[in-house]
Amino acid sequence: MEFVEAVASRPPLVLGVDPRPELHGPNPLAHIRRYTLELLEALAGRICAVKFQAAFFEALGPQGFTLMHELIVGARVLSLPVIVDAKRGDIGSTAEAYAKAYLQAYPGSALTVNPYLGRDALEPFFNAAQASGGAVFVLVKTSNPGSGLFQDLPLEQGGRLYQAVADYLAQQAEQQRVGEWSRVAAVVGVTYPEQVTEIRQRLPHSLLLLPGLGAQGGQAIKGPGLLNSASRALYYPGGEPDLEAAVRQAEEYLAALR
Ligand SMILES: O=c1ccn([C@@H]2O[C@H](COP(=O)(O)O)[C@@H](O)[C@H]2O)c(=O)[nH]1
Repeated sequence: MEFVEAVASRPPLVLGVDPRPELHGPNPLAHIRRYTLELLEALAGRICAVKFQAAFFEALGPQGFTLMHELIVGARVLSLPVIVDAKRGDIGSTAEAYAKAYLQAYPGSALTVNPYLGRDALEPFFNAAQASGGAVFVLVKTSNPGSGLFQDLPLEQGGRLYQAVADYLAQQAEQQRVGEWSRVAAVVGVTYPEQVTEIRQRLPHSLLLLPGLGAQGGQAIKGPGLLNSASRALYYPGGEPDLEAAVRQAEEYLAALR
């Protein structure tokens, strides 16, 4: 089954995994591995995907990168769709290498991508998603307070920069449909509910990944294809690893999304 089909058939909540070693005792990597695998098992029926933030694994050094790979494999054993949040983007030839590293290496998975370098930088990701049954989540309107500095810039031809990105993606999304949804998906901060509504209209067939739930102050937003995503609030409910509290928090978010 392709990524978009698997995700669309599951509850619209994404677990973000952004591990902080200082919260995992004297042997942090082993504890992160065990806790994450147990959490994936506990939440498997309550989430549509797990999103691994590459930065936190890269910060753990070479063993951290290996750990992310092991956890991706662990998620796939549980049939959980995987999103690698690495926000890649570079000239075409390098984009091809990134696409190989994350989309070809994990068929049926998804990657977050930065659109700043333009068409030739995005196409290798779209092609790889098509070949691997995966998906690409392109940053359109990010959740952070400063996202407007460039993304909201008004354009000479009218509209704002993030709207131009969304409109370009809408054309690409049409060519990458798998039934109702497209392999070309978008990231919109749940912290910007008006833009979520607006971008849903501009991108009717794209899954929208909505980060910023909980720790960044975002509230759950319901709607077809809206994948609400929480990292700290679900992975560290109450500020520390806690399986039972994570299940309760997931249930609370799901109640708001019903
Ligand atoms: O616009 C964006 C895009 C990505 N992120 C990432 O999501 C998580 C959010 O973590 P929380 O602990 O839930 O705040 C993190 O990995 C970000 O890099 C985002 O926040 N906003």
